[in-house]
Amino acid sequence: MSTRFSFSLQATDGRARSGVISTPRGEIRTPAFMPVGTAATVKAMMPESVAATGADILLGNTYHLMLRPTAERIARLGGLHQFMNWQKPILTDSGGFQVMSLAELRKLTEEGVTFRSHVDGSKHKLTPERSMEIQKLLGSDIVMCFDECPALPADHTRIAESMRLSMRWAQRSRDAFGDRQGHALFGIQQGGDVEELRAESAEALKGIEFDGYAIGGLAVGEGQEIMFQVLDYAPGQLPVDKPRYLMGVGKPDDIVGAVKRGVDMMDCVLPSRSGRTGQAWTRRGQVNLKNARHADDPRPLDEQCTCPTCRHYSRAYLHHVYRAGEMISGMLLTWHNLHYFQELMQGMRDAIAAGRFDAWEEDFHATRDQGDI
Ligand SMILES: CNc1nc2c(CC[C@H]3O[C@@H](OC)[C@@H]4OC(C)(C)O[C@@H]43)c3nc(N)[nH]c(=O)c3cc2[nH]1
Ligand SMILES: [Zn+2]
Repeated sequence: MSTRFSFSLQATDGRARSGVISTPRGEIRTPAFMPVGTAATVKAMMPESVAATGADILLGNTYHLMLRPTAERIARLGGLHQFMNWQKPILTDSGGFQVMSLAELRKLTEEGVTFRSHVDGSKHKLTPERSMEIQKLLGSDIVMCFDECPALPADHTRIAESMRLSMRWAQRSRDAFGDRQGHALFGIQQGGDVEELRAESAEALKGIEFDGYAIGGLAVGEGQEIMFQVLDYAPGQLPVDKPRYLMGVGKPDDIVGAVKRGVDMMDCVLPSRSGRTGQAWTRRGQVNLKNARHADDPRPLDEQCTCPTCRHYSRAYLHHVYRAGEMISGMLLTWHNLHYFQELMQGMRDAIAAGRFDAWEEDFHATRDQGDI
C-alpha cells in the first residue's frame, strides 16, 4: 500500500484524460465520480453497497459534521472512516460553500465566517485554520481549502474580490495544513465566468502548490452553456500533472462534457437525491417512477443494466413502493442511479484508454431519448 499521495496520467484523447490517484487507503480511477456522503452516510445506501457500485472514493463535509456529531466526537471514535465503516479514500469539502448555502445569520470577514447552525441555531465560526483542524480530526484523505464561492450571476468586482479573498484563505489553509504525509490538500480555483480572473486564481494557487486543483464557483446556477464556456479554458490553466476536480457536477451530460474538457474528478448529490424522489437515470434518459404508466410494466428500469435493482425488480414494483412511500424505493433507485453513474465513468475511462472517446460520446448522445421513457 502506498504511503504517499500521487497521480499518474495513463492516457489522453483530445483534452480528455484517464489516470490513477494513489493514496494510502487505495487507488482512485479517473475520470472519477464521487458519491456524496454529507452527514457520514451516502443516503439510503450501506457502505458496502456504495463500494459495489464501483465508487473508489466518497465525500464527507466539514459544515455538516462540525455541527453534528462534531469533529471532536468523530475523532474520539477513531475518525470518519471507522465511524461510517468506509475504508477507502474520503474527500471532505471545507465547509465554506455549505455555510453560504445552508447556515443562518452569516457574517463574512477577512478572518472567516461566523454563522448560526441550521440544526439548532448555535453559533459557530469557520476559518481556514479551523476548517483544516476539522478535516484533520475527521481523518479525510483529500482536504479542500477553505474558500468563498460567490453565487452567479455576480458583477466583475464582486467576483474579483471574492476570488482574491479565497486566494488569501488558500495560503492560510496551506500553512495550517502542515506536512501530513499521505494526505492531500487541494486548492480551489475561483473567478466565476471571467477568464482573466480564473487565470489570476490559477497562478496564485500554483504559487502556493497543491496536490490537486478544484474548479470551484461553477454549478451555482450559471447553466450548462456558461459552465462549458468556462471549462473550455479553466482546466488548461491548472497544472497538467495534478488531478482536476470540478465541484458539484452534475447531470450525466454535464459530466461527459466536463470529462471531454479535461476534468478528472466530480461529485454531485443528483443520483442519490433524485433516487429518493422517484427519479431514475438510465442510458436512454430519465425515468419518472411516479408516473402511473409504469403500474403494470413488468420490465426492469433498464434491460442492459446489471445492478440489483434492474436484475430483480420490475418498473411496476418500483412504481408501487414509491407510491406506497416505502423505504426500499429510495434504496433501489439510489443504488441503480449510483451504479449507472459509475458505469458512465467506466465507459469513459475505457474509451479514453482506447482512443475512441469521440465515438463513445456520439453513442452516449444518440442513445438518450429526450424526456420520460
Ligand atoms: C452543486 N454545485 C456546486 N457545489 C459546489 C461545492 C460544494 C460541493 C459540496 O456540496 C455538495 O454538493 C451540493 C456536495 O456534498 C458535500 C459533501 C456537502 O460536499 C459537496 C463547492 N465547494 C467549495 N468548497 N467551493 C466551491 O466553489 C463549490 C462550488 C460548488 N458548486
Ligand atoms: Zn440498474
